[in-house]
Amino acid sequence: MGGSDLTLSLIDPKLVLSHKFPEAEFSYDERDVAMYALGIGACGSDAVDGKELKYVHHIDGQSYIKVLPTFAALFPFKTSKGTGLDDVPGLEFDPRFLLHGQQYMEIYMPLPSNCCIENKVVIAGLHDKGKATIIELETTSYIKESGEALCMNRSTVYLRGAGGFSKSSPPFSYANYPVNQVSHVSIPKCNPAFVYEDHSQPSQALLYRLSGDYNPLHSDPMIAQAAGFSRPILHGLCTLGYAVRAIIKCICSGDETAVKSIFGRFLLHVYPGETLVTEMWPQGTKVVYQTKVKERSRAALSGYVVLKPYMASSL
Ligand SMILES: CCCCCCC[C@@H](O)CC(=O)SCCNC(=O)CCNC(=O)[C@H](O)C(C)(C)COP(=O)(O)OP(=O)(O)OC[C@H]1O[C@@H](n2cnc3c(N)ncnc32)[C@H](O)[C@@H]1OP(=O)(O)O
Repeated sequence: MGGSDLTLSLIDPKLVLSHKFPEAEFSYDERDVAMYALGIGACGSDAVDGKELKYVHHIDGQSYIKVLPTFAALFPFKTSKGTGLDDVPGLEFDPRFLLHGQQYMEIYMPLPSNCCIENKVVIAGLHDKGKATIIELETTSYIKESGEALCMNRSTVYLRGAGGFSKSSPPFSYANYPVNQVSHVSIPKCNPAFVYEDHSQPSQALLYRLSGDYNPLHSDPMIAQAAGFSRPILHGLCTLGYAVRAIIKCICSGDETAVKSIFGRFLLHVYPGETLVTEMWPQGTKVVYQTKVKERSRAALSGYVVLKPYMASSL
């Protein structure tokens, strides 16, 4: 962030944690599903074998297109215009310095290709890290018609330069979710069982943003520079989409409904146009993975995906 003009932040933990988000309702259809799939690179490298056409096109007489599990990561963005954090009293920060830190998702049933959804959002965590504040939002999404829970997203947002609000020692830290849900991932020392290389396009972030995350960090060169990057960066959830697509292709034989839960920590920004190499280590029904930026030989994302038990025999 050297030399950047950071606006002062002001965080009142009591006010932030007492905030109640209004319930939000939205609908999506097959156009949204297909647009998302293209946004995370589906039908790019494999345009020739056509294995991902099912995410954008009715194939084999199917009356609906298939939905990638990470499509559910868009749902929290439907609660309000952006991340929803702008509306939280007691949370004043410079939005240019916001980065996506982690994402955890649970998928309770195959995602329909069109649906009306109701979101319930709570603040699941708030942590003073000194140089940064971390805030965690948990969004549970229900099918409006039946009331069934469809998926849950926990989004960890890293607010650079907004820490140091604690008046206590140790610094303020609050979390209200089971500790086993999100954890540190250690990457095995052995060679990965699978490696999948994919290319993001220079226009990838401009395409991905049409799915609903219009943060100018991904499209406006001036904002990106003010945030400390040489040019606009890729959405973290776009990189996560590439990683989970790689796992579905290499390990799930293309069965996108095999995914039960997903965790990823964003370690490094990705520039649109860079090559993403996902390395995978199956461990029972869990697949540990990391996605590297080939051009810079550095890991940008690491995490795990838990698959449904029927996948265990093929791992
Ligand atoms: C509702 C929807 C909400 C979602 C909104 C998303 C909107 C999007 O438009 C925004 C984006 O997509 S941004 C693009 C994707 N994200 C990135 O590129 C970030 C990449 N990561 C980084 O730059 C650094 O890891 C960085 C900067 C994150 C951290 O690096 P450092 O400052 O060097 O941190 P470090 O000193 O190592 O650690 C400090 C404390 O923070 C914890 N931590 C570190 N990385 C974290 C991460 N990625 N996620 C969560 N926590 C993280 C560390 O554990 C440490 O805490 P402690 O001292 O207690 O161990």
